[in-house]
Amino acid sequence: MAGRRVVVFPSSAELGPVLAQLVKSRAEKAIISHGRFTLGLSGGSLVSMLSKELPALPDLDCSKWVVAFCDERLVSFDDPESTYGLYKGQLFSKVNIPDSGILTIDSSLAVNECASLLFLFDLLLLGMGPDGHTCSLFPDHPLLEETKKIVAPISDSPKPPPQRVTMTFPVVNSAHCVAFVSTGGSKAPVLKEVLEGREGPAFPAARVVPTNGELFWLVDDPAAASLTIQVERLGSGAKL
Ligand SMILES: O=C(O)[C@H](O)[C@@H](O)[C@H](O)[C@H](O)COP(=O)(O)O
Repeated sequence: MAGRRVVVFPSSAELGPVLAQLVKSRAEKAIISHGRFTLGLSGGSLVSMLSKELPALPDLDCSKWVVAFCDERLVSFDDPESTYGLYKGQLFSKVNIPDSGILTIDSSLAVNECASLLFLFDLLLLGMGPDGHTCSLFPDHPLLEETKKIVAPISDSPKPPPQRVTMTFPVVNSAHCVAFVSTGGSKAPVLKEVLEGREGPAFPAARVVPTNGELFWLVDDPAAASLTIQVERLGSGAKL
């Protein structure tokens, strides 16, 4: 791993603009290096944060972006549970990502058929649930041990809806850069165990250790409240 940075902000109001800058700077770097920017998105609070902050950036050019989803629920795109549907309504309508650059599942297929091939990502934006899951990789689930599939179906998600597709650890841990965004006091106990270790099996989020890439944990003060490790403290004007 290229080093883990745990960065604490007073609140998500300061975290959001720094996350948007991280996305922009990694996009510029990727486009200079290989002509396109491959971005993996997650749902949860990231949807509203990115939809507010990315369109507010001056001179954001998304014409060479390729966007996919770190996990997706198998529901129709107009269902409020669809991660793609949320981003479409709130973000994709405001930035110039070409339609051909947005990779979605085909929600009319059966869950075993709609996990498609993805690739090496420049940046994955991940959330973490209070149970320590990330993507749709849940504690104690057999998918945690998946090594052959890049994207896998899941039909028994403990969090509804039950049918989803998810990136697996091999693709997550091959990314150039992974950034978790975790805010709010409900995340404090699990964040401590993920970052500082626990007795018993590591939580899925703790198993995200990019082999050759960067790892960021971008959290706010309430989420960081129980941490005893050294952290960086930044405000809204910071660059990562
Ligand atoms: O598919 C899901 O069930 C959610 O997308 C979920 O994985 C979410 O990303 C995390 O629970 C973090 O949620 P917050 O971003 O709201 O903290």
